Amino acid sequence: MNILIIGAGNMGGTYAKSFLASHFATPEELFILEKYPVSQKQFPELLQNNIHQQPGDFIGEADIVVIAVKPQDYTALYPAILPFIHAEQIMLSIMAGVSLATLSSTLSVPKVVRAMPNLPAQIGMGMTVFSCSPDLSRKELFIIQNLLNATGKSLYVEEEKLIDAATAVSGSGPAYVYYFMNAMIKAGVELGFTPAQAELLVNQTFMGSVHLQNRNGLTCEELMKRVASRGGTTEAAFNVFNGHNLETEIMDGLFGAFKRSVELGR
Ligand SMILES: NC(=O)C1=CN([C@@H]2O[C@H](COP(=O)(O)OP(=O)(O)OC[C@H]3O[C@@H](n4cnc5c(N)ncnc54)[C@H](OP(=O)(O)O)[C@@H]3O)[C@@H](O)[C@H]2O)C=CC1
Ligand SMILES: O=C(O)[C@@H]1CCC=N1
Repeated sequence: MNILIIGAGNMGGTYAKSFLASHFATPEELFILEKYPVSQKQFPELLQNNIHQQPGDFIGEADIVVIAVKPQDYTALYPAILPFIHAEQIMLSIMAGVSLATLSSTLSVPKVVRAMPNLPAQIGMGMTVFSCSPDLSRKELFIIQNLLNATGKSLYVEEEKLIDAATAVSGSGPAYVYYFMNAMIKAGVELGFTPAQAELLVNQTFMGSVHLQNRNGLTCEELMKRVASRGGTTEAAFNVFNGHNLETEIMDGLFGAFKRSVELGR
């Protein structure tokens, strides 16, 4: 099965490496279309002859075309690839916002999939939410899910609106986690640790907390209560957070991301 990845940046590059590492595609079956010159050093696993900088007949030979360019770049991309696309191909887009209807109409194909992965896909720990047009067969849907699972876990949703919601929650999510971690590291440094020490404390705290929550089945609220003793230090921190309505602010941030995903689709 031939797979073409258009855009070999953060996510497209990750997909290329994951598909090869999981043996979903052999180097002969994997093709790249990327604007900037991709060196053999960046992708030693790829065949140099399968890396293209300009659209061409190789596009039509792919069974699955993964579109991994920025949503803003899609307007210039689709007219350039359209002459090589045919109706039997499956288009798998990971672009934020771009709807199934837009993909299908701009590329004149019935089989379209819209997926929202996230950055931990780079280490096989990604979370991808996906939806597709009704024209994919059950078998094709399984193939797509297996492909996505090469980068972590996946969740199929019937309702396309949930892809915008997933963009706000899990797609952008890793950046919120790093934002919170970064603030904790900065506070740790102000309280006297070196940056390396503060990073160790925060990394291990995140890692331990997530693993514990995964294992013991308690909700986040229950776990928060287990840490916060009455009249203690955690409660003092929560009092400050609540005074600033931090929870509402975080939720508003996610609603902003959701709104932007819907906007990008227009
Ligand atoms: N980063 C993330 O965490 C996530 C990203 N996404 C989605 O994935 C997509 C890609 O994001 P990301 O990988 O971060 O972006 P990158 O900018 O890292 O990668 C996109 C690549 O596509 C190239 N490109 C642009 N136009 C064309 C074209 N016409 N033909 C071939 N290649 C082209 C770009 O080249 P150049 O730089 O020269 O323009 C760039 O190398 C986006 O649509 C984003 O919404 C989804 C989930 C998570
Ligand atoms: O910020 C963005 O638009 C993309 C989509 C989700 C993560 N990164």
